[in-house]
Amino acid sequence: MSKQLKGIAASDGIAIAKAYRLVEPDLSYNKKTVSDTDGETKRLEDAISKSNDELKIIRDKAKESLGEEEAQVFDAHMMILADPEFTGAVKQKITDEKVNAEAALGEVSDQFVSMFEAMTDNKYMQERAADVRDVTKRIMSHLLGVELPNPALIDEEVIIVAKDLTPSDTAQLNKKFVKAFVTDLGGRTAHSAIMARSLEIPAIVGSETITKDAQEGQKMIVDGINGDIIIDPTDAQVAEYQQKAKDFAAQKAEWEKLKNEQTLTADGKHYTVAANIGTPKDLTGVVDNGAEAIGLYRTEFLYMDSAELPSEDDQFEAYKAVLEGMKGKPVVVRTMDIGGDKHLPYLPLPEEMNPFLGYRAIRISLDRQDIFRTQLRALLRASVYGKLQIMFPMIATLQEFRAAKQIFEEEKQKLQDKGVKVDNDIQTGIMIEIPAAAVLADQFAKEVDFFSIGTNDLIQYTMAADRGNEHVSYLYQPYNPSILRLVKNVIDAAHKEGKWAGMCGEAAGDPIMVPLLLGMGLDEYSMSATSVLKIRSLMKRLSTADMKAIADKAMNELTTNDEVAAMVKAATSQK
Ligand SMILES: C=C(OP(=O)(O)O)C(=O)O
Ligand SMILES: [Mg+2]
Repeated sequence: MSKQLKGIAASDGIAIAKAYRLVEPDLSYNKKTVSDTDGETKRLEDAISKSNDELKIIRDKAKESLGEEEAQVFDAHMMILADPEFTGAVKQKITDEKVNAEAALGEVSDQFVSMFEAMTDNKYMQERAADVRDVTKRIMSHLLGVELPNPALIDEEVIIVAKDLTPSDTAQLNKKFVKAFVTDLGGRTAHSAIMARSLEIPAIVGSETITKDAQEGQKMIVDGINGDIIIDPTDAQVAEYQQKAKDFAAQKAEWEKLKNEQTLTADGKHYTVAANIGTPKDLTGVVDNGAEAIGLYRTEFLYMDSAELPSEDDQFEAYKAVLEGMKGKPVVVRTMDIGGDKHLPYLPLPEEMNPFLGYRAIRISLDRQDIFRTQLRALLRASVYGKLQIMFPMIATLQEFRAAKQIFEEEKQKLQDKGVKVDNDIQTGIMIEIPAAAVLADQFAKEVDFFSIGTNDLIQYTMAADRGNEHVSYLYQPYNPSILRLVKNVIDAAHKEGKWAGMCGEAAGDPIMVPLLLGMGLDEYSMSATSVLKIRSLMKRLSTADMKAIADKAMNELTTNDEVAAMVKAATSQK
C-alpha cells in the first residue's frame, strides 16, 4: 500500500526513484571483559582491514564523481587507519585491560579527539579530530556488523532520505544520481534547501518522519513543487507524476524563452532580477538563467569548502572569476557570514545556547579583523575586473556599519599607497536582516549606498521562530503584515535618500511575495538562479499600479499571512 506524506516544498521539480537512507546506524556498544585478547585483537584487525578496503573504493569513486579535492578526505582517513600510534593504542588497551575491541576503540578514539581538539592554535591537528571520529565510526560499524551509509558509492538514481543535511553533505551529493532529497528536519530557508535549489535538485524538508517511513530501496515519488511524498506508489500514481514531471519540463521550456529579455512589467517598468550564488561554480546557472546581476554572493562557502582559512590570493581568484564571468553586470559580494548553521572546522566557535543570536557574521569579522581585512583586500584587488558592490551581513547598529566601512577604507588606502589599482566607486551596503536595522532604516539610509533585505533571517528574528525548525514553521510567515510593513519601511527609507533597495532572502523569488514587493517599489530581486525566469515571466504580466493597491491593502487592511496569500493569489490569477 502506498503511503503519502507532506513536508515543506524546498526545491521545485518531480523525482521518482529508490530511497537511499543517509541515516547513521546505532553504533552504541557495551564494554565487556574478555579473556581471549588475541581473538579480540584479531577482530579489530579484521575490522580495520575491511575499513581500509572500503575506503579505497570510496576514494576512487569520489575522485571519479566529485573530483580530487573532495576525495582527499578519504586519504586522510586511510592515513589514520595506517597510523600505528592510533591502532597500536587500541590493541594495547585490549591486551592490557582485557576489554572488548569496541570499548578499546571507543575510549582510545575519545582520547585522540580530545587531544586534537585541545590544540586550538593548530588548525591542522584540530581537523584531524573530525577525521578520527569518522574513521572510528567506520571501524566500529564493522565490529558491530552494521552498515554505514556511503553516499560517495551511489551509482544508480536515488532519492536521499535523511534526518537533516548539512551544507557540506549537500555539496557532496552527485547530481547525476541523486534525483531529490527529503529530510525530517529543516525549513525552506535552511542552507541545505538553498543549495538544493542552486543544484536544481527537487527537495522536501521538515517531513518530520521520512527516516521512519521510508525503507532502503523503496520506490518514492517526491513532488518538490507542492511538498508531497509518496512511498511505494501505485502504477497509476507513477503515471500521474510522470505526466506532472513532463508538464513541469514544458513550463520550464516556456520560461527559457525569456532568457535574454530584460525584466519589464506589463506597464513597461524595469526591475532587476538577480541571482544568489555560493561559489564561482554557480555562475553557469546564473548565466544560463539570464540573471541581470548577482544580488548575493555568499562568500562563507569559500571558507567552508576549504581546509583552512582561504588565503588572500585564493579569495582574489574566486572574486575575480565571478566579476569577470558577469561581464560588468553588478555583483554584490557579502563578506563572510559564518555562525548560525554555518561552521568552519578550523575556526572553532564557542558552544552557544542560541547560535543564530550569537557570535556570527559581522560580529566575528569585527572581532577577528585579521580574517576580515584579508577578505576586504582580496575584494579590493578584484574590484577592477567588474562591477563590485560590497555588503556587510547581520548589521544591527550604525556603529557596526561605520566600523566595517572604516576598515574597508583603511585597506583601500593601504593598497592604493602601494600602487595597487582598485575601483574607486565600489558601493558599500548592508543586509537588512535584523529588525533593529529595519526600524532605523531612515538613519542607515543616510550612510549606506544600498540595502538588501535578508528575509530569511528578518522573518525569523521578527517572528521569534527559528528558520530551520519545522515545529515552528507555521510562524515563519513572509506575508505577515508585520513583515510587509518592515519591508516597506526599508524601501521607502532608501528611496528617500536616493538609494536603492533590493532583497536577497528567499522571499524575493516567491511568486506570492513578488507582486507585493513590486507594489512597494523594491528595485532589485535576488533569488536562486532557477527562479529567475519564472519570476521574470510573472512580472511581465503584472502592472505596478495594480500591485501598489494590493500591497497597500495587504499592509493596512488584512491581518494574517494566509489572508494576504489568498488575496495575492486571487488578484494575480495564481493557483
Ligand atoms: C539572504 C540571507 O542570508 P542567509 O540566508 O545566508 O542567512 C537572509 O538572511 O535572508
Ligand atoms: Mg541571513
